[in-house]
Amino acid sequence: MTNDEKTKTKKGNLKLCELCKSRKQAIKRPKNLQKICKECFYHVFETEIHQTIVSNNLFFPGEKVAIGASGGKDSTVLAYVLKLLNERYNYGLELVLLSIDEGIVGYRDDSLATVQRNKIQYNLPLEIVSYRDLYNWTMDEIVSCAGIRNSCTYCGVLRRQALDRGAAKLGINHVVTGHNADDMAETVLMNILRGDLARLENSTTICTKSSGSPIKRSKPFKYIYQKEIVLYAHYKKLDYFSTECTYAPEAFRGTARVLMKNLEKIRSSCITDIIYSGENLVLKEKKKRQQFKKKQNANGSKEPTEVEIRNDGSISLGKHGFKDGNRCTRCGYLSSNTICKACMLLEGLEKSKAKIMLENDGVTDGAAKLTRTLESLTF
Ligand SMILES: Nc1ncnc2c1ncn2[C@@H]1O[C@H](COP(=O)(O)OP(=O)(O)OP(=O)(O)O)[C@@H](O)[C@H]1O
Repeated sequence: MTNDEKTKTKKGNLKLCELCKSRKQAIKRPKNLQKICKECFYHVFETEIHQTIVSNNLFFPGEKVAIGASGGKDSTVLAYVLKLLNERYNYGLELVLLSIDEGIVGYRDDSLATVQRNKIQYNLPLEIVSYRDLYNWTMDEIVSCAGIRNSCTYCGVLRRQALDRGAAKLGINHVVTGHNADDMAETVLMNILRGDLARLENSTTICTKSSGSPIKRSKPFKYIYQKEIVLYAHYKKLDYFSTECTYAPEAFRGTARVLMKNLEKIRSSCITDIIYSGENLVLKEKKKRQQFKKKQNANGSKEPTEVEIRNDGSISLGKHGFKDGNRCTRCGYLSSNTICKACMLLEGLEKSKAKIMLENDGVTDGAAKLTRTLESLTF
């Protein structure tokens, strides 16, 4: 008897779950195309996350963990599942929701309203930290000054630090985020396509730490497909915010995403396969040194480049030779660089704002002039 025949009832029409062989099929798993019932889907989904947590020793009993909560599907499912697993398997974690308000009107204000509801639904404490309070800039102001082109870079750098600072404020050393397998595979692809070997080697690490920061960051959804997160949230009727950010995703990441989605259509396992390839890739020492030298030479100096705009328009922030435990000379926050990345970007913004104001005293020439100004002066 074939597998298909085995999963049919006596009536011959109703197909049964390929796992429990007793309940009705409801879902075709995007990860392996298995046809299973809802209950088995919940079970495999939650168990895979639990196994990732256990096999990577992500937590220790009594640990305080902040969940980076944006109100979107990934972090909402993360909050729900972590709370569930914490109770089911007795992890002994103290969970807190930590949200960053980037100041994007019509987007983040609405998604934060969702997090406020999640706080009540999941009975978890919530801390909100804003760019306005930390940096005296909102993302809306940054985009109106620097343009939309590099908005993801600004936002990413500032958010990383904001999450660190929010966690530090709560006396927490560990932040978990809802980055999933698709995000990770995209990052691997992007780094391959850019030839960015230094980043490629670390792009599949489940636990990371910003240089200089005591805060650990981990991704329990490293092996979880985005489509399965959406299915889980849908069937569990979780309350999440589903609108995309007002500012378009980084152009190159968008291209890698499309490429990966097309590959996934042909071969569903390709997301896991790309991560597997990334995990097992080992760079030769020689290559690492060559990358470092290439940057130095391009800069014409012995110091590595601080801020570099790549050909595809994205920004790369280099190092300045400081060690862990040092502090940024501008904001005083822990940083392995003389000036932390957030301050580097903010300094560029302040300069452009000042220059724009000066130029606007004369003839105003609209958005094109703003963009030109920024591009000429920033870095
Ligand atoms: N404003 C924020 N506050 C707190 N955490 C955030 C915020 N934005 C993003 N994160 C964290 O970073 C993860 C990845 O964020 P990204 O911007 O890629 O959004 P996403 O993939 O749409 O995730 P989500 O569906 O959770 O919004 C999120 O799952 C969340 O854990």
